[in-house]
Amino acid sequence: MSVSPLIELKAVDRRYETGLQALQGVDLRIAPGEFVSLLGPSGCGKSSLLRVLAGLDPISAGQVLRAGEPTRGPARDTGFVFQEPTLMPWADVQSNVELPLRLQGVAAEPRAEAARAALARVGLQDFAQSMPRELSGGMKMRASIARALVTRPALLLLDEPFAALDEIHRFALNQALLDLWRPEGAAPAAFTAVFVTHSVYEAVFLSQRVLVMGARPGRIVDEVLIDGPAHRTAAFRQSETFTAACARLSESLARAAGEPALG
Ligand SMILES: Nc1ncnc2c1ncn2[C@@H]1O[C@H](COP(=O)(O)OP(=O)(O)OP(=O)(O)O)[C@@H](O)[C@H]1O
Repeated sequence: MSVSPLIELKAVDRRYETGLQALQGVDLRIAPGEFVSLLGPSGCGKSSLLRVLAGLDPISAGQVLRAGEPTRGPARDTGFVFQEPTLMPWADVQSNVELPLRLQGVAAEPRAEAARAALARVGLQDFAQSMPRELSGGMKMRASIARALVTRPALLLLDEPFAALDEIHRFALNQALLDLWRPEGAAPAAFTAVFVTHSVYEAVFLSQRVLVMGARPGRIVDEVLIDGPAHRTAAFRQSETFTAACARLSESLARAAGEPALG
């Protein structure tokens, strides 16, 4: 990687208070504007790694550098999207999306303006006054992404955000996320993305680079570059590049999970 990384991990260990070692010797460099996925079997430490990248959890050894500087505490300029949309049920969509700006002390008018723009970016401009219970699962997730992006963070961390959605909605949200990251495939990207998933297909569709993690203790065991087009659409799923990358990663994932490869 020739450009300086936005975020870099050097020999990072993460041991929980229970004594369980969730991460061991993780080295990772992510360039500004990259889209990277973390793929691995259940319990291998993907969420733990994401929390370390967010500065939400302390590390037991090694270094976390953000733009070359050691991080201390929750990283500023970082958005987080969880598997559950975690919207406040008593507040409408607009207020939910405004929340990060309210916490930053942004005045009412620019806050409302930014939330409206974020909702438009995820296609929810007509649902600002709706309550979360009135939205489908996919729409709730769009609102959750709008809330994470409303502060225009440099880094967006996503922890299995679409795992609970059916395939049609998952594909639609995959496309929406790519269109937010790089509209029409144009560079530079609006943000750097680190995306946790169990799905080989989702990882390949979205990412420029997929890191495979192995368990006990969690570490990176493989890295695959995905040589897809700059602007990815449904057609990419039919391509040889896509199929070959999926086959390569399925094998790697099976190895990481200690299972024989399928087919
Ligand atoms: N707060 C915690 N305290 C103690 N152990 C934890 C804690 N959070 C996670 N762990 C343990 O750390 C290991 C890694 O968990 P983590 O959630 O990071 O894995 P994961 O790959 O994201 O799993 P999944 O795919 O099932 O979400 C697991 O053994 C888990 O039980």
